[in-house]
Amino acid sequence: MLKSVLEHPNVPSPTGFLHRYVHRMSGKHSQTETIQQTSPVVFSETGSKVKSSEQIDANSTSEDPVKLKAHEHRLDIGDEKSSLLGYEVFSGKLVLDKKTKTSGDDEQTGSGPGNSDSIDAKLTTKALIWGSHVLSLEDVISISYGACFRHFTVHAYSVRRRSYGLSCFMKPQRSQKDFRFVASSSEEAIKWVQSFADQQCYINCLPHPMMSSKKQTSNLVVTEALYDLPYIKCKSPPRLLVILNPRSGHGRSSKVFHNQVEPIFKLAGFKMEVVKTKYAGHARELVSTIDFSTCPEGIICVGGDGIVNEVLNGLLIRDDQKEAISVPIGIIPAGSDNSLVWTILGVRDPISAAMTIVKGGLTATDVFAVEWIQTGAIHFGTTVSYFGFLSDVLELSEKYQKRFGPLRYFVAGFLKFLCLPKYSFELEYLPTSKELGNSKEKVLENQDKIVMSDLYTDIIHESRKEGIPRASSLSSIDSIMSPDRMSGGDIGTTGSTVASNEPSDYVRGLDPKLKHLSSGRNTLVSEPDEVLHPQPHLSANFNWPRTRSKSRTDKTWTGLTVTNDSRCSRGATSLYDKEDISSTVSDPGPVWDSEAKWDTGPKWDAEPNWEGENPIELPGPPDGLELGMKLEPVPSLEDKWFVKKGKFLGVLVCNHSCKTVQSLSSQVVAPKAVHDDNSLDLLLVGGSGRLRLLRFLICLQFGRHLSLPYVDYVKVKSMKIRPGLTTHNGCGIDGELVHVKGQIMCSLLPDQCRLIGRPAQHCK
Ligand SMILES: Nc1ncnc2c1ncn2[C@@H]1O[C@H](COP(=O)(O)OP(=O)(O)OP(=O)(O)O)[C@@H](O)[C@H]1O
Repeated sequence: MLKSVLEHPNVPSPTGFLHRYVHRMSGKHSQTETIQQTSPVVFSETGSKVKSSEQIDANSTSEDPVKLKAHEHRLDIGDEKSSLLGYEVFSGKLVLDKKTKTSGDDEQTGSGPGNSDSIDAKLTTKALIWGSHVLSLEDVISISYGACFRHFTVHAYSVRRRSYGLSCFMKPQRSQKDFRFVASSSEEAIKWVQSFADQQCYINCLPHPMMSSKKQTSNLVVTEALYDLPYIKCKSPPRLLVILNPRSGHGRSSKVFHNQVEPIFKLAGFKMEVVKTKYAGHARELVSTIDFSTCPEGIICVGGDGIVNEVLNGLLIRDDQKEAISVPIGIIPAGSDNSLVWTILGVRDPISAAMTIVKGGLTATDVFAVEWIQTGAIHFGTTVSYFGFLSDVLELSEKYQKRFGPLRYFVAGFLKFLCLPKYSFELEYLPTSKELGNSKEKVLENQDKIVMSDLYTDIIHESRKEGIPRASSLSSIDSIMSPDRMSGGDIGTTGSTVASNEPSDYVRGLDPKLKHLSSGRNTLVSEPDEVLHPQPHLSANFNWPRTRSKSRTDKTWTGLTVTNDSRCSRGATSLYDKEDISSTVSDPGPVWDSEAKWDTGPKWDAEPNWEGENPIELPGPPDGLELGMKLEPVPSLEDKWFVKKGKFLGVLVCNHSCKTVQSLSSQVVAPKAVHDDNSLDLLLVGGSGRLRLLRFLICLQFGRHLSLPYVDYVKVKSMKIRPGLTTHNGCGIDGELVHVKGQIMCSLLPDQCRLIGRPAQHCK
């Protein structure tokens, strides 16, 4: 159907204007060509035709064009299963010139490749096709064109074909390939070049040799004419700042950039200022003060996830936050691990990443803020924050940086595994409304049955252990389950649990009044190793906009200060602290068991309006909440903070699925996480002990870790965590080590970062 519409001669194609323009310019010959070839070109992908398609890729240019003509008909064969090669933009005769250099005299006299070598060629919206060759425009970096010449050169980076045996084991690699074409006249060449420009290819207009050579004369008229090429309009070269971490990738990043990436950027006309970092934190400092007018098209990070994290933090701590979040970040993976660009854009080698940047487009991604509740300090991240075993490995690995280089994580991991401590955490998390929606029925049906009975059992269990009288345990249950008590009376706070249902409301504070009216309660998840208490969550449930660069003392809101929040949490925690939780058995509670229907959420397919659409805001007290004012709690099942306390080998808060560059595609940490779904994916590895850890790590390699009974996985809007007194307080944020003091909170900031480039096909 679509095909027949496309084929209809009267239906203007999306490039109809272009068609008319180019064909008006191109004269009778190419008009005839175009009319003859109006059907969309198709390229068979199936069966024996796969082979033929591979035979006719652009790399086979060494074959005789005449012989290859025999294959031409295959391109036009319609097949329902074939993929379209786009709409035709321009067509004509071209000669593929295998001579690398042609003298200017050749050009003007028309010597060089003869007309007998010319073959039919066409440019579509997706590819350049000549004879039996197909060169995808995705692989084209730019076109070089010398003024007034008949020839132009297409610079491409095509995937190098390997023999079938090797291709299974080796990553596909791209290499530069230049195709020099000669058109029948210089006017025709200009039309070809303009057509490429219209397809967003960068045109590198070279001055006429007379301009640069000694042949230059005083003939100013000629000179002006040579400069003047009004009919080739192409995109202007972008101006970018490149921040390169020379330590990344064990010192190889400079070489990677200069040898592999810079030539591509230069071909694409990029105007770059390259800054090599001199110390850790340099990138952050630089970005926090840089004048954006010097790099209007963005900042390119060359290195690992660490340097990207520095740049992100440098941007987000600026006072001009609206402008700062609109600055796109490009990533050239040259570090030990580049999970962000691999997971989101699907590229893991520097050349593909450079091409993704050249091709342009933007991909919005969520950001998370890790906030130290006591101090107000904030560190932003885009990939993952983790606690427990992994953060210990990160910390230990720093000691071995010089001695073991890339192996240091393995060495540190092994050593840490041998002397594995126990990690205990207090966790509170607010699941997304979808998560709640999926589990709500189950919770409602089973709440009394499961939560109460489990609690009852737990507390009896604890009572027996601790010698607490049973009656007091029962009264604890009553107090927990009673909505009145849940207002916080038990622990003497004025807080109610107010949480919005959607992360955007929660984070952006779009409707604080509504939030005042709704108040929730903690959902108490029963765990055999946990004792659960009602928890007020002032800070996490209040919403007020604030600039994340300001400390809490800078805030202009009136009423309860955040110390209230901290106090409440600390109050609650001190309650926790009185009761030791020592069991290592973790059992996912009823809510955790419920299998959510994961939804990828909104997709980024339109250019975002970055102008203040999603200001960075963190949760805080509501407007008008005055000190001492008591809000009447309105229990709502929508606003559930879940509380967990106990031993965990690891707690990971993932913003995307976290592929590691070394892994196969199935080996992802958070398989259900999506970078722009307005939620964070919380992965809890419960319990302690080497056996359990080993089992988890092995299952992770095979993508089966979520099926382990002691692994919990839930999508959340926000999460608070406090390490136990004896637990090491390291925390990794995108591979950067920080230390937790007191309680910290991870919150989501939707779409606050934009990456340069669009996801590769296989990532969509
Ligand atoms: N010139 C420098 N000297 C030392 N450290 C630096 C320098 N520039 C940046 N850094 C720090 O190096 C750390 C690692 O950087 P990055 O992630 O880019 O590389 P990497 O090869 O992936 O590193 P790693 O193997 O440590 O994860 C970052 O924390 C960054 O702050």
